[in-house]
Amino acid sequence: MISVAAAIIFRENKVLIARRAAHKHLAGYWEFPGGKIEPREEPEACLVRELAEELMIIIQVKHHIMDHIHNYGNFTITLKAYSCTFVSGEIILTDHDEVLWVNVDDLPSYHLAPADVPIANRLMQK
Ligand SMILES: Nc1nc2c([nH]c(=O)n2[C@@H]2O[C@H](COP(=O)(O)OP(=O)(O)OP(=O)(O)O)[C@@H](O)[C@H]2O)c(=O)[nH]1
Repeated sequence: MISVAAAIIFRENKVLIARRAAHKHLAGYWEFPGGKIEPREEPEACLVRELAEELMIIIQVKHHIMDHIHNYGNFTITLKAYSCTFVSGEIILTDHDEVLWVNVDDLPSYHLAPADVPIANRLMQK
């Protein structure tokens, strides 16, 4: 079981999604930025670290939204979603090949990583 933290970053009524680059697992799928939680790392600290590494931005983690367990066949992840706010920085892609700020209600139009779909659905219910 792999624990992965995902940042739902809100800015002006939109959320940030990022497209996984060609060489990665689930290449071409859109996801909420984040990554694997390191041993003894808190999910909140993981998100601040990953967003600085992957997109070169500073975020503030606000609260936990939900966990979702997803089985990809050869491995299973627990995806831990947190509500975050954008603090500062200009996005520079170091890991993804595209990012977009989208309305929550438009999330179903994007080819989301399967583990993210229940999270998108929860966001749309709010
Ligand atoms: N970051 C992120 N990963 C997700 C999401 N949904 C989802 O299924 N995943 C999966 O969770 C795993 C996280 O791996 P990652 O590649 O983003 O993490 P990382 O940067 O820490 O790892 P790496 O150094 O091995 O590339 C991948 O298998 C990815 O496909 C999501 O919304 N955000």
